[in-house]
Amino acid sequence: MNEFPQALTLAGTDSGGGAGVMADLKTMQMRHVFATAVVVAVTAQNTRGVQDFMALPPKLIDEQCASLADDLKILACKTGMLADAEHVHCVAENLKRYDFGPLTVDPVMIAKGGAALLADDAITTVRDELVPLATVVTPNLPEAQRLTGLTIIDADGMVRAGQALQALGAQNVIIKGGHGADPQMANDYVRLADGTAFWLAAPRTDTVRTHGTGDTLSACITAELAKGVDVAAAIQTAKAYVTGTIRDTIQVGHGHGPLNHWAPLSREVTVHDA
Ligand SMILES: Nc1ncnc2c1ncn2[C@@H]1O[C@H](COP(=O)(O)OP(=O)(O)OP(=O)(O)O)[C@@H](O)[C@H]1O
Ligand SMILES: Cc1ncc(CO)c(N)n1
Repeated sequence: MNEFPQALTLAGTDSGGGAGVMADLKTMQMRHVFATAVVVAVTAQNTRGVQDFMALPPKLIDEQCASLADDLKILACKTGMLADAEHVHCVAENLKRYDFGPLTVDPVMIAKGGAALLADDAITTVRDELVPLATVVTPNLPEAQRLTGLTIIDADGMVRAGQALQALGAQNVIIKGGHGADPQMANDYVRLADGTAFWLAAPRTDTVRTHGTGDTLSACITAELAKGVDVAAAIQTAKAYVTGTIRDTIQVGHGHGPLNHWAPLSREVTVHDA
């Protein structure tokens, strides 16, 4: 019988299929990991934006986690959209209660169209309760700014934010450069638990079809960690995967379209010493 490592996402759904739980499941499936999901919130969403959302009762989140812990062997997990402070706290408590393996925290705050997916007053809860549990934390530039209080305008700012996130308790950090100003490149800064650091550089694709890039990156890291791959290699594979899914565009919807989760790993990513 074939055995696949089991991985978990605790996040919000995207009815449009491009981000959140849906992007996570597709990514894990493509990386040959058995994907499971604890739904924290449900969004009415498409490529044009988020029309509405509702978070589930915390009791139902507790019950979903208990169901998994009772039966499956989850080897790695990630968090995505967590809606508000009550739900961040609920998820953090469940992650302390059960062993779901190494945790990748994607501190989702705002959707591509501008809709808030996390209440403003929950950012401190993410910082204080979730980041310290993280094997890997994966903020984009605005999220790194909100979590650290730093202003990030250049590569030096990304380095300082990486250090600050480790000081907050995350073991490993990737600061995503998707929101950076460089029109040619999308470069991410990686800082590992042992203090070493490197840059992952990839050509920037000129496209609006970037819905779910962050989810796809963090889900791929989680899938690789479930397979027992080390953190540095997991992050490199995830960058190669997300770069390919952005490059090989597919046409779905009228706005910020979804990625091509069928795409092969890109060979265009390069690693540079920090
Ligand atoms: N246009 C692009 N071309 C190539 N790579 C990109 C592009 N936009 C983002 N990336 C890469 O995609 C990954 C996700 O970064 P990004 O900063 O977009 O995350 P995010 O804002 O959390 O995404 P989302 O909110 O849509 O899930 C990073 O590796 C980043 O460098
Ligand atoms: C449910 C959900 N999670 C995360 C994101 C960010 O990509 C989104 N747009 N929707």
